[in-house]
Amino acid sequence: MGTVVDAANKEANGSSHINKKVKVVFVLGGPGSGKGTQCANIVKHFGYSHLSAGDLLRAERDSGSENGTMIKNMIKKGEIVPSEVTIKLLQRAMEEDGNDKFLIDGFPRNEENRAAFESVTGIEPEFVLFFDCPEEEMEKRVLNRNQNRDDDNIETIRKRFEVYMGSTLPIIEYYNSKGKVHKIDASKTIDQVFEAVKEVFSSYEDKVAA
Ligand SMILES: Nc1ncnc2c1ncn2[C@@H]1O[C@H](COP(=O)(O)OP(=O)(O)OP(=O)(O)O)[C@@H](O)[C@H]1O
Ligand SMILES: Nc1ccn([C@@H]2O[C@H](COP(=O)(O)O)[C@@H](O)[C@H]2O)c(=O)n1
Ligand SMILES: [Mg+2]
Repeated sequence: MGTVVDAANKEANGSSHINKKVKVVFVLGGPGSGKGTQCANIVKHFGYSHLSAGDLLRAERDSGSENGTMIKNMIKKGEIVPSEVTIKLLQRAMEEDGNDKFLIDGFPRNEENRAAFESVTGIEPEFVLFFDCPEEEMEKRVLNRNQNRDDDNIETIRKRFEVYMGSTLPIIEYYNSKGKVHKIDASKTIDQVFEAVKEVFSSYEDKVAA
């Protein structure tokens, strides 16, 4: 089920190589739905590496790179950074990590992310984990998060919700139409949500092993 990344395809797109067979699960859901929290649990129980697109962009912003100011401004406004930048960060992280199975958290966020990732890397996700949570609950969680993020304020949160509804939900719908989405009720407690997540990964592993 893994994808052999097509080096020629990537060369044609001018991007770096991922010279290994990788399995990818996209983890999607609104701001504060619990993606990062649950990815940490999945890493411990199922041996995946966790790549958060947001974390990679924040690290790039803080590294003094030439894209730093652009990334800073876009995160502050809750906008989606051009795919080229984010995909390079994801590719580099997968290449540098010895693992061959990855949770990609918060990506693809829009159609440009989705189509560019597929054409540049040739990778199709094994499945998509979708954390479904009411906006009111997500807003409460983000405002109480205390991680010093400069997009965790009410003004930026409103914009992030707009982007989520307008640009990310259609991507989830796209994968749903391909039968790839596992929807999780993310409004429950962290432990209850993880019970549901465990079922998804356990049955996937059983299927792959069969
Ligand atoms: N099921 C839950 N119930 C209550 N609080 C939760 C739950 N899951 C996560 N949280 C808390 O909500 C906040 C947001 O969670 P987390 O950072 O995992 O969300 P996220 O989906 O990664 O958000 P973002 O897209 O903004 O990065 C954190 O403070 C976390 O501890
Ligand atoms: N594919 C992505 C993912 C994230 N961003 C930017 O980062 C912000 C924070 O993302 P989180 O997943 O950590 O919430 C997000 O609002 C975007 O500005 C992006 O551009 N592309
Ligand atoms: Mg997160």
